[in-house]
Amino acid sequence: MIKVSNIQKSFEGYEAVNDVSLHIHKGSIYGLLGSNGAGKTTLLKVMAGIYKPNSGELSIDNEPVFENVKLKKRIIFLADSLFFYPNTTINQAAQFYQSMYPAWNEKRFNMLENVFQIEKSKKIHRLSKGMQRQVAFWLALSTMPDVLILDEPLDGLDAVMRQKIKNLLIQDVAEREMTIIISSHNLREVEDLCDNVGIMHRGTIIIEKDLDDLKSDVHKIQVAFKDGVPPNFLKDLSVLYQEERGSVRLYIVRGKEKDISSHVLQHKPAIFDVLPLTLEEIFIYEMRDVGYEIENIIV
Ligand SMILES: Nc1ncnc2c1ncn2[C@@H]1O[C@H](COP(=O)(O)OP(=O)(O)OP(=O)(O)O)[C@@H](O)[C@H]1O
Repeated sequence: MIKVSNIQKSFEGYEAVNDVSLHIHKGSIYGLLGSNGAGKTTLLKVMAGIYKPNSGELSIDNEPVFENVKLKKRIIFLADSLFFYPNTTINQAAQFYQSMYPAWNEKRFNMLENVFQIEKSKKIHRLSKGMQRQVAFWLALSTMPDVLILDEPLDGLDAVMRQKIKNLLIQDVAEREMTIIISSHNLREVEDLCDNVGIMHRGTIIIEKDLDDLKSDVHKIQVAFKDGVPPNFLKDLSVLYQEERGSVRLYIVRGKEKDISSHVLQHKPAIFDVLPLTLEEIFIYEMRDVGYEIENIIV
């Protein structure tokens, strides 16, 4: 449904996004992750039709996005820094959104007042930073977008509000197949939200996968042997990282859990556990593979 093919975007000769292709399915939540300056915001702005790419193809339902007024009425982009016209109340902003977005749903706007519990007569610029972000979601979700593009969306929101908003997002995806593209540095936050992730570094996508597949491809194991690590133990294991903690070894290993377990059990370990690997750890390993690393990441 959303086609992002070989997108390239430069600023005065600097290539911020270089030949990026993404595979985003309708009704999915796609997490765009990456290092600082990787080009995520630039790519999101290209996808929202704000920037014109230098080359490549970007279309939604086979229609190009850039300068496509009709299509843009179905897309909402929530930037990392929000802008509201000064002195505008929530009610006035709602009227403006209503005039811009034909799918505006007044009933939903009124219903969401119970979720956000902010008076609609309030001037938005006088609200706190987190409350302004709530208003941005309130307005965005009332336009019933088909595509919601979110750049660091949950920054500044308290834990309860983050969960409420995540529930609302999941509800829209489940009930009416809204597609979400979300960029965030808070990997724990997006981990339970996204079904696919793409990791960007220096303008390119270094990995793109279904999150479950990504997790089933890499495992963290902890093992200990009575008489130390057997000589051939590491031979058939694809170890990405290892750490020694007393007599216990921690390994990050690429491969299927079943194969890794049967290999380890052959060597009769005194202790053997497969531990859950977080998205944050996977991210750090993938970044390490491209030379962007820190040490001692196992927690
Ligand atoms: N309008 C612009 N003019 C010139 N350079 C820009 C512009 N916007 C972005 N860049 C450059 O493009 C690169 C990618 O920036 P971008 O904001 O897309 O990264 P990002 O992945 O969102 O980073 P972060 O995670 O730090 O927010 C950076 O080197 C940035 O300086």
